[in-house]
Amino acid sequence: EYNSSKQKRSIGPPPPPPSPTPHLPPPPFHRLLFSDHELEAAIQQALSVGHLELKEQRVLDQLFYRQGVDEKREGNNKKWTNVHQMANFRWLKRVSYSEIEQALVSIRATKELVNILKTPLHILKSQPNLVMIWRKMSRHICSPRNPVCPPPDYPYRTADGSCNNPENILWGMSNRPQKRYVPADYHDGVCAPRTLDKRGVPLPSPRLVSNVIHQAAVCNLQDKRLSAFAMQWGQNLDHDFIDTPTLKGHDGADITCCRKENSPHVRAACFPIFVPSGDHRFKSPCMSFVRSVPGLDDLCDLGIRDPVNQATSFIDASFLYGADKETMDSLRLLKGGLLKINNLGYFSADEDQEKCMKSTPEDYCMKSGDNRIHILPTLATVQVIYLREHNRIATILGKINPHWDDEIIFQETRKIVAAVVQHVAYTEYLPHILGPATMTKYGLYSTPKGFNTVYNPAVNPTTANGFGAAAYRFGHSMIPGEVFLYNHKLQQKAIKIEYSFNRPTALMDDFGRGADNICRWLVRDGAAKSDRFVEPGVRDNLFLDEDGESFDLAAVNIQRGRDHGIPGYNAWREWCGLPIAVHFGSGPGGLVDLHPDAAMLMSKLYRSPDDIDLYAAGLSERHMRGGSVGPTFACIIGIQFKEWKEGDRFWYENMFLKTGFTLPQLNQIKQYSMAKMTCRNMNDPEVTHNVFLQPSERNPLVPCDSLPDLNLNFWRQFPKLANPFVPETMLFTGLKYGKYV
Ligand code: HEM
Ligand SMILES: [Ca+2]
Repeated sequence: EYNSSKQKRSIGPPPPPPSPTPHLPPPPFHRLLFSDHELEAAIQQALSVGHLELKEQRVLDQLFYRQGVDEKREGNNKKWTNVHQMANFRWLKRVSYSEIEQALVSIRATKELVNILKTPLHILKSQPNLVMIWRKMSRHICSPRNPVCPPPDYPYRTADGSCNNPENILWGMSNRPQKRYVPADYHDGVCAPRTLDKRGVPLPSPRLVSNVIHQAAVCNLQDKRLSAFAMQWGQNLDHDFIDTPTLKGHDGADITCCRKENSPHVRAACFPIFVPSGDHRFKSPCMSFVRSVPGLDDLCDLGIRDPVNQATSFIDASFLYGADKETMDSLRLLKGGLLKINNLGYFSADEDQEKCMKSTPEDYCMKSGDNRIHILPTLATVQVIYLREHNRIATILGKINPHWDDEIIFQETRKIVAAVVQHVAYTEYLPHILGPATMTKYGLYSTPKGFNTVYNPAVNPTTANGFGAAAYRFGHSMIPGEVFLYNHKLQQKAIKIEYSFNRPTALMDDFGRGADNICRWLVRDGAAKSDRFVEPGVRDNLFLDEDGESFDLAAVNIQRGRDHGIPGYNAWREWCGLPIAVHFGSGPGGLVDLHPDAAMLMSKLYRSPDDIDLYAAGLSERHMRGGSVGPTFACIIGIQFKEWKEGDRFWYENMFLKTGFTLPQLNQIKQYSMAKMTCRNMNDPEVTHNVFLQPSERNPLVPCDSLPDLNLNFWRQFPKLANPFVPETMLFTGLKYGKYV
């Protein structure tokens, strides 16, 4: 039973400091261990190491680029190696460069300082003179982002999520470090990946863990309840709240710690992800993208590495609109509140036509709010539904409010679309992932009608590291081995998943009706079962290239956890208030929530349950009733979704006069569904009530017309606001005319 006071602290405001006890001597860590003079010398040396590292890094990045480590060039043609495909998926945006470079110097210098003074970081941080001197001496690398906020009653979200919380304007903003639920567990306490277990013995290779735990013995089963739509929508949702960049051989990229840790040799820059495994060929080990880009929560402080998140943490449809103003503007038509769209009803072309693999002359690379749109044509299909929905709503709003300009129509439409994403996530999707008990425990259900003001300004909605690097990756086990196209006669065509990564060509199928055809499949077929097994299509053949090279997604997840300093399984169990395991058995004191066969396999890989990688153990747990994950992931996912709900001033159910909806508007959103939105925008007259569940007697295919619509007449704004006979319009006055700049 989750009930730990630790947890409560991490959600609510910090507890008051204990009152001072004047009669006792000060605790030992308050003793000043070093003189100011000693510290100045040490910090100077540490900072110069940090700067040197940055300089080397820049040279190295160019070298990587020229050597084609990330991006293999043959003549002028880019070769789509598996490595390049990965780098493409984990693209680093220019926006965050300067902060990343500052963080890089600080983190490297922190590490050096720990070495020079031979004192652990937490002791150093308790030295008041050290902190002061550090701040003074590192001022030149310490210019944290300082967004300019719109006036307090500005009715819409900012593009980058800044200023959502007026007291903490960086909370949830894009291009900021991920937060941590459980303190980092790095090899060196500062930044190097976890490589040794608690007894100092090397951890099993992630590929080995994947082979033993995540490889299906016979074949991967289909889920009994969840549809392929649930899998695909689930991935799209994660692209709303997390986007962790990795390295791609250009400025600002970092492999600082791992390079120093292992070898000065460029090609051996990182630790191996994969080992020869008997069942499969040796896979590309060690490339520069291996590490996530580092950030620092407080750039002016000594710090531990925290990976950056390029998305806005809030569920605000940033996968469609982008997570910074520049991207958002580039996606807009700047007329009638519309997004750019082409005559197939698809996203318009990206200026960079090298972001996807083209197979026919019709194929082109699209530009959407999120850079990862091409990973699968099925993901692009979900995004296309939202694109068409935006323009559908904007067109209607423009008609019923002819006095609105482009900006108002765009922002009002964006507000509706984001609210619908929130509503669908918490009422149609999440209950089937977490199960009813967890939904209730964390207060995640929306009310069926009316306001439900849950905003709590003390809650930090920033996306957390262990959630993104492990828990929410549960969906990787739901990925099927093939994607299908169903034409309007429901004739099927299958494509193996390893032949559709980064190729938009399926969208061009059937004269550009590929997305509609994919959508018919998403609604009608099942996801792979959410369990510890991962399809060979992504476990052996992720980003399969023409040389036969590929990745193992399960192994990448495990290595990513170590790269991010995610502590082992027991640390998370403790944080969740769940019993920890002291042995590998299934009885009391053992791995009680794991399937017994998985617990047995763990004992062959790890020496202590403390060391088990969170991803591997979380995926191996027995599910919560009615859910698709076990108690540990349910806890992490449940708490994260609670924080996105309570920590978002723009949460759609809040009764806030200036930023919220009117009551009738809100009730329209609450009766709308993913099903109605899908059939409104795709060429399919039939759809299931809940598209995340497979068609069944309880969830039959029904005519689109039979589902409740979103009646936009409630957005009609009467020019005479003081009309006493239309009280709703009194609420609907948050709108500011003209563009906010
Ligand atoms: C549709 C097929 C999918 C493919 C091919 C895919 C592939 C990937 C890849 C290559 C990564 C980056 C791994 C790394 O370097 O750390 C990733 C990250 C991730 N995936 Fe998936 N994924 C898919 C579906 C899903 C689903 C269904 C979910 C959840 C429901 C999910 C959740 C995540 C999360 C949370 C991350 C971390 C993202 C970040 O930190 O930026 N993925 N996925
Ligand atoms: Ca977002």
